[in-house]
Amino acid sequence: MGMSTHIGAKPGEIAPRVLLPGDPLRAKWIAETYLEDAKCYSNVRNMFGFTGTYHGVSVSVQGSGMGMPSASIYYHELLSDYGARVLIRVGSCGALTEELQLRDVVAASASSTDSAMNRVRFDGLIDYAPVASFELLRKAVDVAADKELPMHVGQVFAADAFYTDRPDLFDRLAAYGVLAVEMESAALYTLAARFRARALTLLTVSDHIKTGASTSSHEREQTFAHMVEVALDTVVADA
Ligand SMILES: O=P(O)(O)O[C@H]1O[C@H](CO)[C@@H](O)[C@H]1O
Ligand SMILES: O=c1cc[nH]c(=O)[nH]1
Repeated sequence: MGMSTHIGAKPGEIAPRVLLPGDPLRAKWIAETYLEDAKCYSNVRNMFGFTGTYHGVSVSVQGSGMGMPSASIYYHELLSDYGARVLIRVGSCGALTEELQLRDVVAASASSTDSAMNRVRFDGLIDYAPVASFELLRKAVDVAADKELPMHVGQVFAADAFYTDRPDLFDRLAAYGVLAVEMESAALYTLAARFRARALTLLTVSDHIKTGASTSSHEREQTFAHMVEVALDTVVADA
């Protein structure tokens, strides 16, 4: 284990438990707001990663970029080169159903995708079902209940394109029970399974596809406290 191609950490500088926002500045905000003794272990490509402690538990927070090609690079290197065992994505998402409101928290039990990455992986022969770690999901649900924080649990859609020519497919997905759209969860669940690690995706609704309501880029970087606290308390519950 050692420096990897896209993460500049030395062996042992990354904790086995990692929070994963897409936005590297959200990683910095999480580290500065929540972690004790936070140290930046990588600024390669400005995709910041930090390690510190939360309630005495060692935890890292690593930016992963937008979309599955970028995020898969960070997930893969964390799993293969740094021994990450628990990966919790903390992302933003667009709500596909009126059941969700802006700033609601979603735990993704499963992730459908239009990405070709798993089609290539399985020779186009199998529609692999990327799912959350049941153990982590159960812990996150318990943590949210303890905090009396409402959390929606259900399927999400991991899209390749943020700007889509097929908004009609969002309605089709919603009709089949999919709550929200984001861009990384399917790759996270697939790679965690491949490396026999555990993963969960927590999301905060930053946009509402149905109503057009949305949060600012500043809010996407520096708010979402409820989701981050559920993620960190899940890490502690799992330690
Ligand atoms: O806020 P993050 O974690 O980046 O997540 C969502 O936001 C980005 C698109 O704006 C995509 O990465 C999507 O998955
Ligand atoms: O992928 C995403 C993330 C936030 N909002 C969206 O509409 N899509």
